Amino acid sequence: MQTPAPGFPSHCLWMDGGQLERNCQTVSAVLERGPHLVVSLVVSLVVSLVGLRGGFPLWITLVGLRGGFPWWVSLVGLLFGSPLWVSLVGLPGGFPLWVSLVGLLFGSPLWVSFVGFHRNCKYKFWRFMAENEAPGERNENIRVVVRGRPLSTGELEAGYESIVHFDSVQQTVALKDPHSGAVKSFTFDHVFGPDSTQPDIFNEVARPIIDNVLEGYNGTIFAYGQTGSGKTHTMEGGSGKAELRGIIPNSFAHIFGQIAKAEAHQKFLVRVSYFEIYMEQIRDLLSKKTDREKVLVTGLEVKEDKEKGVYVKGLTEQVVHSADDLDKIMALGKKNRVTGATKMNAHSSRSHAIFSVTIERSERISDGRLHICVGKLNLVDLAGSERQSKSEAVDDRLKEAAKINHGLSNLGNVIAALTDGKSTHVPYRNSKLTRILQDSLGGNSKTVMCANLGPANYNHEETMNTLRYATRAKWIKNAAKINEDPKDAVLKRLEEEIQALRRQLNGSGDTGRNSEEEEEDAEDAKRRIALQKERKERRDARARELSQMQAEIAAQRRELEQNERMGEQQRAKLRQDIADKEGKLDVAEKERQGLLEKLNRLEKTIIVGGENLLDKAEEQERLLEESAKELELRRKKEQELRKTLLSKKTERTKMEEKFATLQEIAAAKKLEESRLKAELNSLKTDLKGLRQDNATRREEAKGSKKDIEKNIQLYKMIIDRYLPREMQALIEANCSYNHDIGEWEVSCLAFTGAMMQPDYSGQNRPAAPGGGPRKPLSYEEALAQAEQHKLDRPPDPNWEGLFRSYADELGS
Ligand SMILES: Nc1ncnc2c1ncn2[C@@H]1O[C@H](COP(=O)(O)OP(=O)(O)OP(=O)(O)O)[C@@H](O)[C@H]1O
Repeated sequence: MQTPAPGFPSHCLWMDGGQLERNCQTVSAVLERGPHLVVSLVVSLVVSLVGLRGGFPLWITLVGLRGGFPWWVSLVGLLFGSPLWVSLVGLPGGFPLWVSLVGLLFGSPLWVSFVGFHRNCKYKFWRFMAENEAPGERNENIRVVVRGRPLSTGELEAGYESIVHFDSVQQTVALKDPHSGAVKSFTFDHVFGPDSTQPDIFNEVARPIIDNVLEGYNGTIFAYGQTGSGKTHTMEGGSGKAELRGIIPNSFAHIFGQIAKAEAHQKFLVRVSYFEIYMEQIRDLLSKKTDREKVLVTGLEVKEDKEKGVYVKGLTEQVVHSADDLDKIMALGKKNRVTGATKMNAHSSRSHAIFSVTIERSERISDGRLHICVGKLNLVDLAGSERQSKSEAVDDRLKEAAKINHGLSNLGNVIAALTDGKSTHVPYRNSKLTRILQDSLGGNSKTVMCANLGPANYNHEETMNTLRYATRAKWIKNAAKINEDPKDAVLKRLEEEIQALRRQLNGSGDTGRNSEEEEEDAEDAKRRIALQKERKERRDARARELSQMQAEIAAQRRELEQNERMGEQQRAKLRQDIADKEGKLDVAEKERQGLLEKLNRLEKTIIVGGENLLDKAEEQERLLEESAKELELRRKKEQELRKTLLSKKTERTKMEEKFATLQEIAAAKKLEESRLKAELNSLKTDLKGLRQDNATRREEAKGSKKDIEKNIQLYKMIIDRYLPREMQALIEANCSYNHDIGEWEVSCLAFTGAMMQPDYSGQNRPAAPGGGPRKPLSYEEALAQAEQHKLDRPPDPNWEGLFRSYADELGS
């Protein structure tokens, strides 16, 4: 069993030593940052101890479950309550064989408890590690941006319409179905409409990746899309005008622009390779053999290495010193690339092209060690998917198209396997393209996918496919980490070689430039000190030999000049001897020159931070810087706009919520209103009826009032004519209104009815019309008057008799 590293808890014993050492920093950080992990370990321990004491299979089952056993196994273990089961379960569950066997032998839950505990720790630990990124390693989704090109002249002439709407503020693409008119919307990390410029794309898509590559991360930018959708335009761009250059040449300018801004103690080595995958074959586009033999080196193999990752064996790598070097190399490779005309694109790329730039950066850190970071940038221009019906490809073009579509469908399968969450196998090995992009998709790389779209209505299906593909790719997670101090760093080897050359030259008389560095290098490693010592001894011996040779030549010359007695034969021998020695010195000098040249060459290979190596690309880098500043301003504006939009949206949502409540209130009010309206209508009808009723009643009342007035007139007339005034006053004075019965009553009987005495004298009678003497009316006269006034007949035909008797009574 391994001893844990200092400062590590004993539960980390299950890790093997190498792994433990490698994860040393990570584990401390995890323990520091993950108190809940520690809590979970303690809980596991407690559970295990309880299991240990009670020896209950139930506990073990529970621990087993937490440890990640299949549930059915736990259930069976529970049913039988037997440690035997649990031991057997341990085997497929991932226990070491010996633990299970010992557990089986002793039949003891003790073992199983411990195993459960360990397994649980391990499971939890790795899950925690997966969920929490370790220092220097970043788990992040690949970025997906979309770029739409404008409708081409041909498409405009043919009358095609754009069915894609790009919103660069909301980062959405809306695609309209030309048949149904239905619109489907997609959101991406960034959306570039047809008006977007090449520097915009570079600054948004490539600049951050290149900055990461300079820090030591791997980065990939790949363009995907239907044939003719603008992939090559995006990656390479047009030659000539600076503002038309694509991501690849702009990257060159930016890389050397950043190196020019770096500190002088940082050193860089930039190497490039360029190859294509054509008909499932890898072709080296920078192969020197191209010029000589006019054939490309093809059929290169893809290999995988722990340190290097996936790489192409035997690929030409060229060291570059400036942005212009890179430009020239790209132009050379581009010439070798396979293109062909199809109906969809006059210069269709018939292969997937990968331009790789490896940047090694070294600097001396505080402890004097040389720290090296290596970042690799892959710039990928994929061939476009195409349909034979549209591209009308035949013969070779058709065969190429089949291979292209096959490679792309494999890429689709890899994306699907990486994102569906169920796949246990990712089919990287099914094609060269997916194999090469293995690190870029789901591996150690920061990746951006640029999905290119053609906006015309006749491409609806392909555009929809690209958008779906791109949407899926958004879910791919990569774990990029800085590649530090790789064993095979070329920069380190070169630095060592340069130091050796300098020492060699110093030893042979060259004073060298940097003895301090030499000393630092000597401290670099013990191995090198020994090597240095050995070399120094050889160097000193050689130097002694050369100076001795020079001294001998000088002495021999002197002897030749001064010794006149020397014979001719002896002189010739001495001359020959001098010439031999001079020849040897010449060889030594040539050797020194050779070493100097080699040193110069090697020194040139390494670029020192702060050197301006942009040459012609300087203008390009300036353009990019300006455009980056503009972009920053625009970004701020867009951000503000997004904020405004967001607050408006929130306001709208609130309004809508309010509105929903208001709507409910309004619906209730409406109901109430219609109820009230109905009530009002019925009231109105009632009122109308009442009004009519009233009018009728008023009319009736008017009529009865008239009748009453007529009656009053009659009775007044009768009273005035036939009741003496004094009698009237007397009767009035004795009358009172009986409220109980609602009638008038005469309080004195003497004045009622028959007690009344007529006025025979006629003085008290009402004056006769025409002022004659007042006479009592005859019955006939009374009848006539009644008839004239339309009154009821006098009640008694003997009215006169009655009247007379009444009068008599009054008179007696
Ligand atoms: N954003 C753009 N603005 C203007 N023109 C563009 C744009 N994108 C593409 N084009 C033009 O469209 C045509 C096709 O573009 P390109 O060759 O880049 O397509 P591709 O996707 O690489 O096609 P293939 O897969 O067949 O190689 C070219 O003439 C190119 O100049």
